[in-house]
Amino acid sequence: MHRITPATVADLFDIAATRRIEQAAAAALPAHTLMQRAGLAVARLAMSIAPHARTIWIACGPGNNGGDGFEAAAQLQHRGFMPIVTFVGDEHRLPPDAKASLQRARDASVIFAQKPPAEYELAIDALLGIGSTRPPEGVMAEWLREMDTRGQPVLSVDVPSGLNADTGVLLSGSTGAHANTARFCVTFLTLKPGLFTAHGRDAAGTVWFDDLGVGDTTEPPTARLAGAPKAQARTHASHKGSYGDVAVIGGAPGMAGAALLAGSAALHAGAGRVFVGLLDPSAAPVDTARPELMLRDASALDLSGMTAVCGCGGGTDVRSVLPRVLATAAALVVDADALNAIATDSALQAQLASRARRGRPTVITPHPLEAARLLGCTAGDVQADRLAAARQLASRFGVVAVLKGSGTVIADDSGAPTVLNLTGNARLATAGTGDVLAGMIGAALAAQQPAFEAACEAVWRHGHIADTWSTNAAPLTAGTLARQAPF
Ligand SMILES: NC(=O)C1=CN([C@@H]2O[C@H](COP(=O)(O)OP(=O)(O)OC[C@H]3O[C@@H](n4cnc5c(N)ncnc54)[C@H](O)[C@@H]3O)[C@@H](O)[C@H]2O)[C@@H](O)CC1
Ligand SMILES: [K+]
Repeated sequence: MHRITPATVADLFDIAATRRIEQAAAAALPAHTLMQRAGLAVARLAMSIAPHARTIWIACGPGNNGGDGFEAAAQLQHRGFMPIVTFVGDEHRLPPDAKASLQRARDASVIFAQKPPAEYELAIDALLGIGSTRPPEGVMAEWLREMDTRGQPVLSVDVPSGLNADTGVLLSGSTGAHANTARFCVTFLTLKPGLFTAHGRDAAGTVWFDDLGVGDTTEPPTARLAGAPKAQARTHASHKGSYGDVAVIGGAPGMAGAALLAGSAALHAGAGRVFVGLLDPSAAPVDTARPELMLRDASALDLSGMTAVCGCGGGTDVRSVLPRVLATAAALVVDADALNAIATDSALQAQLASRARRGRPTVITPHPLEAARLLGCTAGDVQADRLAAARQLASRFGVVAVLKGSGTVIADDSGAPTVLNLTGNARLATAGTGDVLAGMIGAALAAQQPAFEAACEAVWRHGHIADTWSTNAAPLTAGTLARQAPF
């Protein structure tokens, strides 16, 4: 069993693949082995989360997820803890593995109760796993709410109940996370994408993985965790030309700050030279706080040898420069208002898609609403399946798509597994952090990194700054974030 961190490199498998892996493994082992291993893993993790617990509440559901819970109860009882099981379901309709584990719990003299205990030190959620098909209701929903609000740690078995393990959507519609509740999840056989995007990260909390001794699989992964980028060593003989030119195009009247933030991020992330082509003709000719940024009129920049970062603070003015940017930029990051302009203009969409055919790398960085506009659907539709939405964007426009939000998704149209990023936190939910990310991706592209790798690395580093920002330090504003951009 090991803990998943932002540095973890691992393949992710959807529910269908997980079922196939489970069937193959179960067929090769004596009956009930997998569930006994799963229950033991739950018990071990429970003991390490709450070593001094007296009472452990285990809520068990009607399928094999409940079976894992019964099995854990038996194991905890044998080790001197006091598990109290509440069960919702029909004992006579339990699947065979779960039925056997229920019997083992009874044989171990585990206490079964109608209601959750008045006092407990840890709750184990074994209500629903990957077989969850509809929103939890009635007593099940009540118990989940109780776990959420009682303030004691919650350990989810396999997946948090009600979470769609493919998409990270919580069927109950709640966020599944109460600020004061510590959450853990031990997941079996495979890591599932839904644990790491949409509501998944909040609902699961700290994720542990146990392959139940099954080992590697030949199943193709659904997606992957890319882990920490390797440090990029700069040779002594390098010069500013070695790291390329970035041109930020944006900053319509009143919004110069967004373009300057992207420029500052590109600069700190290692771009050789950074030009900022402002769309505001009356903007000052120099940014005295960052004199390294070369301010220009957007229309005066020759982008043919540059990486353009287009859209930050672009307002509606950015539309008029987009045809030239899309046609001429050697590499391109399309962000914010540029995405909105493209979403409403089929000619710009065709131009965007034509860049791949001309071998010009392009990264787009939408948040869910911008993605929805590009796909002609709602933000709710995008959030309902973030991986699918990112893949659709990538294939429709021939780009690398970075779908922002909790568990940022990075997809391209090469057929390679989509990446889910595990860095970043709510500190990034402030104005301007998206401009910083666009600038960081621009710097990586300008340094000749392949677009997919550039996007994955910049997204990882951007989130990592927020993750490692000391709680005692000054608030992490976008300006500070840009200055921290590492290279
Ligand atoms: N069979 C095995 O060998 C193993 C099974 N494992 C566990 O088994 C789980 C999958 O088991 P199942 O396929 O039985 O699926 P679940 O235990 O997730 O639940 C399926 C059952 O819940 C019902 N259900 C779905 N949504 C509901 C809702 N909202 N309210 C009430 N009932 C609802 C379904 O009708 C079905 O009866 C995994 O997540 C994992 O925890 C692990 O122990 C690994 C080994
Ligand atoms: K569960």
